[in-house]
Amino acid sequence: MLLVPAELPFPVDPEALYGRAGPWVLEIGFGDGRFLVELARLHPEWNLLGAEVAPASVSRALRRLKREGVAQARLFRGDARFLLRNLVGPRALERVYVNFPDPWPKKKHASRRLLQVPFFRLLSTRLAAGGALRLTTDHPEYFDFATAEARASGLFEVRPGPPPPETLRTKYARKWLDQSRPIFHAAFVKTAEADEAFPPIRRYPVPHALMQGTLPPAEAFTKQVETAPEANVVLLEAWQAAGGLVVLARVEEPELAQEVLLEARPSSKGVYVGLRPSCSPLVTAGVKRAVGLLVRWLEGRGLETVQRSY
Ligand SMILES: C[S@@+](CC[C@H](N)C(=O)[O-])C[C@H]1O[C@@H](n2cnc3c(N)ncnc32)[C@H](O)[C@@H]1O
Repeated sequence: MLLVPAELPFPVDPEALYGRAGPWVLEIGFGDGRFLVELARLHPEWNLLGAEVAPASVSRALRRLKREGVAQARLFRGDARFLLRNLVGPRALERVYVNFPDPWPKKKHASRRLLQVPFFRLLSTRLAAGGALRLTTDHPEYFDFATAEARASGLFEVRPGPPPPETLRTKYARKWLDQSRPIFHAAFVKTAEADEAFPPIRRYPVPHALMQGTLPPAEAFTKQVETAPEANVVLLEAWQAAGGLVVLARVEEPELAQEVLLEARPSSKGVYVGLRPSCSPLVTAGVKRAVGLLVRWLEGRGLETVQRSY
């Protein structure tokens, strides 16, 4: 039910993922998952995909789908742009729903809005010919903004219309309808495709290093930070385990944030530094940097690097 990007190839083969063929339909920001249940009832032949950044909502939606016996949905915890770029293949989706997206009404936050030209460019490469994004919102200013951005991309035709009844039964729809707010809807129909392919993030072999010397105690550890445009890496905390150190790292890359467990432990050849086996992140440039940062911290504590593969 929950997709783990590190375990999936790019692009994902939807037939293999669902065990059947069918129109592939994505909901971005599914919240409590109510709308996915509606779609499953209305269109049992659709293969449903959901993206949601809020972990608590993902857990709630997973419980709801199970309770309602919906077996045709796969969920992704994270940014929809990452999902589109790294798991969904070219022209694979028939339709995308965005119901009541966060409007980011303050001017200084407008850059956080999802429906902007770069998003429409990426989306155009993942939607099938004639495929469409359907937006429903209570926010007139965001509605105008999104339609202007879609038109500015030159890749979508905007067809305003009444919201489909099923989009008026989400948690937020009910909230806004209770307050008698007007609701806006449009289909953004793909008419052309961006001239770049939007390849997925590069993946690397598992990074590790071999060091010599004596590991410091966990109490000697202090937070380590490395910032760069490609990735921000923070080694947050360390603790003693299995004769060595385990370190919790947070790795933030564009559209992707991962919590990664690293380890430094004695082995027959010296001190092994790398990923904890129980942790299977997507091995990105940022994850390699996290291992490198730990190695440098250990070098600063007197250990010597004898071999490095990252
Ligand atoms: C206002 S809520 C609407 C929830 C639901 N669609 C509804 O109508 O009840 C917006 C949701 O979008 C999610 N979200 C915001 N940006 C996102 C992104 N880039 N990718 C996936 N989900 C996102 C938020 O976490 C939030 O749950």
